Amino acid sequence: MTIAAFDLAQFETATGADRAALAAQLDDMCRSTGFVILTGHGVASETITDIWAAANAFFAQDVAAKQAAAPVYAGAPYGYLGPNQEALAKSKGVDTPPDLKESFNGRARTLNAQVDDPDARAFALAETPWPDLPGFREAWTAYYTAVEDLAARIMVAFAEALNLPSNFFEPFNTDPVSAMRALHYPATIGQAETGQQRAGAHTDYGALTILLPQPKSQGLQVMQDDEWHDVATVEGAFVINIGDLMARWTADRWVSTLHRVVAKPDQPKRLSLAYFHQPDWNAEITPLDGSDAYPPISFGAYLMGKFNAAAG
Ligand SMILES: O=C(O)CCC(=O)C(=O)O
Ligand SMILES: [Fe+2]
Repeated sequence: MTIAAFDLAQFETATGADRAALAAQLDDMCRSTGFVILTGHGVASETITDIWAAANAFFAQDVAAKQAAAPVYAGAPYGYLGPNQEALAKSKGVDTPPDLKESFNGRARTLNAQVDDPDARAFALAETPWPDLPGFREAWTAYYTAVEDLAARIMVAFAEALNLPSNFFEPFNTDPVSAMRALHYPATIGQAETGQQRAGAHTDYGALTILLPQPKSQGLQVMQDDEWHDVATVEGAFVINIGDLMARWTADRWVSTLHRVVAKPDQPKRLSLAYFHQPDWNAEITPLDGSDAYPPISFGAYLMGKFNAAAG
C-alpha cells in the first residue's frame, strides 16, 4: 500500500473540470486512508532548514537545559516533555508502556479570546516556556506561521473535495487554537518492552495534522485492513492526515486513521514536526452532510473532552 500524493500548487492553479477532478482525487484519499503526501506546498526550504536546526539543537542539550523549558505547571501541555511521560495508545484505551520519545510543544500564536472558561484557558493557552537557545523561538514561529498558512490553503482544497464553497471553512478558522510539537525518538538499542512503541497507536484529535518526518527516516505506519503499513518519507513533501474532528464533521465520509511510530531494535534517532490544525474554539461542528450522525458540538468542549479522556 502506498499513500497517494496530492500537489497543492497544481490544484490551486487548475480551473474548471481539471480542478474538480483533482478535488475528487483528494476526496478519495481522505475517504480511503485519511493520509496524503502533500507536494507543491510552497513552504520555503530555508524555513524548514531552520526549524530542523533548532529542533536538533534543543534535543542535543543536556537534561537540565531541556528541563529548564518544562511546562509552566505539572500537566500543562506546552514545553519540554521528557521520556516516559506519554503513551498515545492510552488515548485509545490501550494500556502500554510509555512511548520512546521526548518532545517540545508550543502553543497557538494568539491568545484566543473565545476561550473564556478559566480551566480550559489555563490548559489550552498555558504559556510556552521557550528554551534559552539563540534563534529557537524565531525559527519555531516562522515555521509555525508557514504551516498555519499552509493549513488554510489545504482547508480550501478540503472544502472543494467535499463539494462545499471554497471559502467554507474560513469563518471556522479566524483564530484557531492549534499547536505544534517537535518530537525526538532517541536511537534504539536492543528490544523495546512488549507493547512499547516510539509513538503508540492513536488517531489525532483535531481537523488536520501537517507532519514533517525527518528526511529518509522510517517508522511511521498506518493501519489499513487490519495491518500496519509503512509510510515512506518523500523528500520535500509533508505527510498530512485528518483527525477525529474531521471524521466527525464529515459524518465519517472521511477517516481518521490509526497510526504509530513503530519501535524496532537498533534504529538511528528520528525527529519529526507535527502541527495540529484546529478550528476556532467556539466553532460549532455540525455534520456537513446535513445528517444527524452526530449532535452539534462546540470545538473547544470537544477538544477538552478528548484531553480529559486521554488523561483519565
Ligand atoms: O512522529 C511521527 O512521525 C508521528 C507523530 C504523531 O503521529 C503524532 O504526534 O500525532
Ligand atoms: Fe498522530
